[in-house]
Parts: sequence; C-alpha cells; structure tokens
Amino acid sequence: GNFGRFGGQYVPEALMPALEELEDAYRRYVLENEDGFMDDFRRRLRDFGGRPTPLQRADRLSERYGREIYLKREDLVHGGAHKLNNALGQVLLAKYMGKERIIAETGAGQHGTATAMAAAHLDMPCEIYMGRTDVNRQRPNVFRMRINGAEVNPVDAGRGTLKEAISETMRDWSQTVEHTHYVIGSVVGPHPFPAMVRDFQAVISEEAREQILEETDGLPDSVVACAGGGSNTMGAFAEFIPDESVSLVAVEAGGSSLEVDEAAGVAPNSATLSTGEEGVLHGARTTLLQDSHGQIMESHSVSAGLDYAGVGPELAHLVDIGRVTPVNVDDRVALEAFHRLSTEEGIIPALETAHAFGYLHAVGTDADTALTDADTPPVESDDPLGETIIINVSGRGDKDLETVIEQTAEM
Ligand SMILES: Cc1ncc(COP(=O)(O)O)c(/C=N/[C@H](C(=O)O)[C@@H](O)C(C)C)c1O
Repeated sequence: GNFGRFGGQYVPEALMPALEELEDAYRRYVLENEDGFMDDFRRRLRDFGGRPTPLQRADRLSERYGREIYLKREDLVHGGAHKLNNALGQVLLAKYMGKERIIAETGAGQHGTATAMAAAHLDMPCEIYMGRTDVNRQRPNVFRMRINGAEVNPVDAGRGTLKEAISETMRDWSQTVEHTHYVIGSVVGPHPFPAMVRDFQAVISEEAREQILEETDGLPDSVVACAGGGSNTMGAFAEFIPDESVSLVAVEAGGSSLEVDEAAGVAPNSATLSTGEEGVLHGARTTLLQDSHGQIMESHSVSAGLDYAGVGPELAHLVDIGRVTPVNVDDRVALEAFHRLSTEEGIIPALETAHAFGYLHAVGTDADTALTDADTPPVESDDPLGETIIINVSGRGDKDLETVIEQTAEM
C-alpha cells in the first residue's frame, strides 16, 4: 500500500487507465507544479476561496479550560467549510488535464456544494450523485448545488445514502473517464486520491503552523480535528506530522452507542479508527466498520458528515503507528458542544466540527486555573491536549440548524 499496509488501488480493471492518467497528472501538476498549476491553485484559493483563514484565539474557551485555545477558521472558507480547498484543486486539475465534465458524490452536501461552486467558477459542467435519503434531509444544500448550475442526481438504490452515491459515481466514471473527472470528497478511494486530497487540504496546516509560531513563538501541544473520511483531519495535521512534540487527535462520531448489533449489521456510531477492522472499501485497504463476516456495517451519527463506515487509509496508518490518537464523542456531547460554542464564542459550528469541541470539554479543565462549574469534569492526569491547542473548525452550522432544533426539542 501507499501508507504502510494501507492504501492501494482495489478497483475494477476498467478504472486502471483512469487512475494511471490521474497519477501522472497529480505528479506533474501538484507535486512538480508544471505550468504553474499550484500557483494558479493558491491564487484562486485566495481570491475565490477567501484564504488565508484566521487562527483565532478563543478567549472564553481559553478561560473556561485554563489553556491557550486557537481556532483554525475553515468555516470562513467560501461556501462554509474546508471542502472547497479540495474541490477547487480537483476541478482545476481536471481543467489542466483537458477534461470536459465533473462528477462527484456527496452525503451532507458540503462536498457537493463545494464541487458545484468550483465547477461554476471554472466553467465546467457538473453532475452530483446524492442518496435520496440525503436529498430529503439536506435540502438547502440541494438548492445551492442546483443554483450553482449543477445537476443533482438522486440515487434510489439501497438505503439511498452516501455508500450508494459513491457506487453510482464510480459506475458513471468507469464509463465516461475519457472526458470526465470524478472529484472525490475526502482522503478516501484508490491511489492517488488520498494523497492528492491531503495535499489540497494541507493548506490548512501550512497556514496554521506559520500562524501559531507567529502568535505564540512556539509549536502547539496538540491539534484536534473531527474525522469522517479524514480530509479536514489530514489537512490540519499534515505540516505538524514531523513535529513529534505535537499530539494529533482525531475525533470521530460515537453516535448513540459503541455497542454494535452484529445480527442487524448496524453500528450505531462511526468510530471507525477506534473500533473498526482492516478491510477494503471504495478502492482502498483501510480500517472500516465490518461485521464478523466482513460485511460493511451501517454507521450512524447525528452529523451526516461523520456518518461513514470507512476512513482514509493514511489516517488509518498514522493511528496504526501511534502518530495519531483516535477518540470519539457521542451525539449528545456533540450537540452540547454545538450550543456551547454558539453561545460562548459566537460561532455556530457544523455538527461534524462540534465533535472536536465535545472532546475538548470531555478532557476537562486545567483544575488549578480554570473556571470551575458543575458541568466541567475534572482534568484527567494523562491529559493528551496540553497547554496550547489548535482546534480545526471544519465548517459552519447553518446546514444543521433544522436537525439541531429537532434534536434539542427531543432532549
Ligand atoms: C463541515 C464538515 N466537516 C467535516 C466533515 C467530515 O469529512 P472529512 O473532513 O473528510 O473527515 C464533513 C463531511 N462532509 C461530506 C459531504 O459534505 O459530502 C460528507 O457528508 C461525506 C463525504 C460523507 C463536513 O461537511
């Protein structure tokens, strides 16, 4: 594999020519900056995407937990999430490759809207595959994609969620690869997708490492990011991986419980890195939620963006070698963190992002300096977060308001 024993290209023979062509383009344009591709990409990230994003000190959270807490504001990227970093890079690459059409899958709809925006910006026709279930529960994003000129293709197969959308997109691509590029939404899929998506998202930690050194004259003790497929995670970690003193914490969705119902093939969570087994999914060897027969299980999370039974192979590798610490928080903790960030810092986070703040709260306070109040648990002795923490705010919560209002009513 490309990441220890993880990664690889587990795809039908028909897709191999497409992957070879993409691997060649990735090396020339992304790794070697042929034709100034990366300069063009960075200029568009600045002028169209609104980068660099701030690394903002969270005054109220720093006071509450008695630490220095910095927020990397990917919620301020055009479109409201980190997803544009990758979508813009891949659509631009497709243009440099001479492709004429863009396709993509989406679950929460953030990746779909980012792809539709990038395709409109670069004058490329775009078709998004989205499970019927997700079309019905993420309507604002469906409207955004259509208003940006993309065709949204509801997928009725199976449960009508992300898994089926990915299968439909892969099928389309295998028949249209001559003129079509498939913009994958996370650091998943066959090589070179995981490495390429990480390289497009790495702008997050390239900026954050410079900003934290400028702000505090030193490296952070930890970087914390939520993990669905792992693209905002790998983007926030990439530049810090060589800095052994910096803990890298990936926060997954604990859903409603970590207890798996093998018979029903349902895992009521998406804590893949912590509870998954090695297997092959969507073209890569990685860690995934599977039953004892190796069948992929249904996952769950209150946040659509973390509701995924797989995870990127590079993240699986980094956990395997102990460089990344996988943790998880459940739906309730994430919803509480959603409200806490909104009222204490004036930032309404995406439900995915809220999981990272839920973990910060679960780790608790630095007992001797912070505000003490009833709902803040005492700090654990082996506290992995340390004094100075960067938390990646992967997206804003506008898309989640309806879900939260429903859930809050039930709580
Ligand atoms: C604001 C926000 N934060 C985190 C994530 C998790 O995706 P990664 O960053 O790739 O782990 C997401 C994932 N969103 C995808 C989407 O919008 O299509 C997701 O739903 C699917 C790839 C499963 C997200 O929207």
